[in-house]
Amino acid sequence: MLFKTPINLNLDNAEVVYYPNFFNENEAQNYFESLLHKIKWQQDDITVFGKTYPQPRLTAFFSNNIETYKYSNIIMHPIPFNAELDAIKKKIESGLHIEFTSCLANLYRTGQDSNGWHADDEKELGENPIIASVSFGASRVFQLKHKHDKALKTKLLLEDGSLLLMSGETQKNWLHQIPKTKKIIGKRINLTFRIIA
Ligand SMILES: O=C(O)CCC(=O)C(=O)O
Ligand SMILES: [Fe+2]
Repeated sequence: MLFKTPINLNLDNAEVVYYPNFFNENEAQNYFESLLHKIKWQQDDITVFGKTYPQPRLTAFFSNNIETYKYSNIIMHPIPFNAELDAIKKKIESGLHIEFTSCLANLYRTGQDSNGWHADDEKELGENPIIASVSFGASRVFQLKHKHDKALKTKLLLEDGSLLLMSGETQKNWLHQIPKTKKIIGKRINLTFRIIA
């Protein structure tokens, strides 16, 4: 078997599946260290509801094409995949039988870094975006809430070496976030593979 028991979150009007240990401990640790040092992490200013402030995490954007990615008033211009990202991309693609073009990488430096409520519903992602989200390093809580039905919400811990697949109507109907935590925790790298045509 390729995966250790995928967990389907069974959400209404969404398709979210969690694959723990998609990467083994050794792979996860090596990728974490090399991506941490190799990627030129940057902190952009974002504008949300007319207010501009530094994004509470570092990011980088990679693609095998030249398509830009715009969100929160930022325009990300891609750089080519490095060898590690390319290997990670290939492993996900052969596991899921889906091909991705682009990857938005996030570095959460401490528990004070975060990613506020949003849906990845930018038009360049198409009608029903498929997003494969890989986590390395410290575990962080990932929360999901339905856009209209307040009773519908859930959370899970995104662990080192895991893969979370969001597809179908997830972005249309749900928001997600990585909240801040007061716990003293280490760095976390998250890679969101996307299809931007
Ligand atoms: O860090 C995460 O797990 C989530 C990242 C995310 O939602 C995004 O980059 O759009
Ligand atoms: Fe997202």
